[in-house]
Amino acid sequence: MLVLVINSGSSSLKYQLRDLDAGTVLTEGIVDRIGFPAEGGEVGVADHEEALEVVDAALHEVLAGRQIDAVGHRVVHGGERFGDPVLIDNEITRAIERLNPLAPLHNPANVLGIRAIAEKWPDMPQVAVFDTAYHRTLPERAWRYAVPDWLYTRHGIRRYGFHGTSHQYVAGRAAGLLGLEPAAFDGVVLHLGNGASATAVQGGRSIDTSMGFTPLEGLVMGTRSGDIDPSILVFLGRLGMSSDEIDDLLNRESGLKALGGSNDMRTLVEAAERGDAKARRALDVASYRLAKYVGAYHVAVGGAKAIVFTAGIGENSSVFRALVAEQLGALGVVLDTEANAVRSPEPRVISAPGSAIPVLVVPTDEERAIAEATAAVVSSALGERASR
Ligand SMILES: Nc1ncnc2c1ncn2[C@@H]1O[C@H](COP(=O)(O)OP(=O)(O)O)[C@@H](O)[C@H]1O
Ligand SMILES: CC(=O)OP(=O)(O)O
Ligand SMILES: [Mg+2]
Repeated sequence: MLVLVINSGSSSLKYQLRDLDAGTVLTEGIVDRIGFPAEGGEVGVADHEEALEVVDAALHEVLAGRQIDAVGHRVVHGGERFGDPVLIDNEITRAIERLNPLAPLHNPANVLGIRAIAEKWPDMPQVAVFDTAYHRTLPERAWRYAVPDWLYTRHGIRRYGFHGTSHQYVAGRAAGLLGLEPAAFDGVVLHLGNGASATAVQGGRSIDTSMGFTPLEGLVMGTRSGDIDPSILVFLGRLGMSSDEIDDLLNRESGLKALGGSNDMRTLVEAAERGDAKARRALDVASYRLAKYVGAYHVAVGGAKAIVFTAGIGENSSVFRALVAEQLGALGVVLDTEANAVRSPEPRVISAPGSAIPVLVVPTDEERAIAEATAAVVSSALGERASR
């Protein structure tokens, strides 16, 4: 089965074409700066439908006459309704759209991607795979906020958690690396990309996670503040800032970008190595926050058997990993400096043999997980149709 995986962001569309029978990636790419002026000043790619034209042209060559069987979408917020991957129809698209306010950087773009495909290929089966799904096993003590009940019953205000497809995939691979069944894995998984979250995994299931009602809570991220005192929002509101302005401030103008002047970890590390005080401060605040979460989740899972780094920063930044690990000395964590410096696409152990908790780097592969889930949903839908 040929599956096209789409991860659409507000200004970018990442795609990957996979042949699931052959187990190969036929092609992948990203169309970015959607809606932004191109070099000459005029708009390059105006919207998600135009972006899809670019993707279609790129796919044309590798397809060589073969047909795409299904499209799988990463959808960030599934709310209370969605857990398992679902076959998309108009009603489902509208239900996802109603969740837009809960993931303002992500869901609106996911919906644009789904509609663009439906417009271009009306008969194409499309499947939504939700970032929130893996966290549906959170116990109430972890998902409930200490606020009056009507916030939950009327507005669905609770912890949902995100990056679930990645956390689940990485936890499974980490278990394999330790010689354990996925269901025997207790550990802390750190997904550190543009968005970043930590998950406490016990018995292979998510039991706590740092993102909350929206992907804003928790760690210091590229442009997001993570945890702050909620009174700051009230204070800013009283100063006269609108809710849209506050939303923009905390989601797009905060995090590493606010602290260190860049949301790119490479830029920050280079600047810090040159002695730039702001960049150092950014790394300090972000690594300290992360180390505190690791300590908390070590307790939550009843003793982690591994601490696992993944995604852009987790997989690639040995400097950031070392900053975090240094602060975990109280847990008996010791990195192997040489192993930490190795660059490799393979899952690996980076702690010293004497480390009380093994530290791993496991590259994530959200696209693979989404493609497999998509194929499973489409095959079972076709099976049901055939047996009717
Ligand atoms: N070689 C590298 N060294 C350090 N950081 C890196 C490297 N490559 C990517 N990153 C960082 O990874 C982050 C983006 O992670 P990624 O998982 O691609 O994000 P997303 O999928 O959420 O857009 C950025 O902060 C970027 O600077
Ligand atoms: C949910 C989320 O934060 O996703 P991303 O890291 O792709 O922004
Ligand atoms: Mg990502």
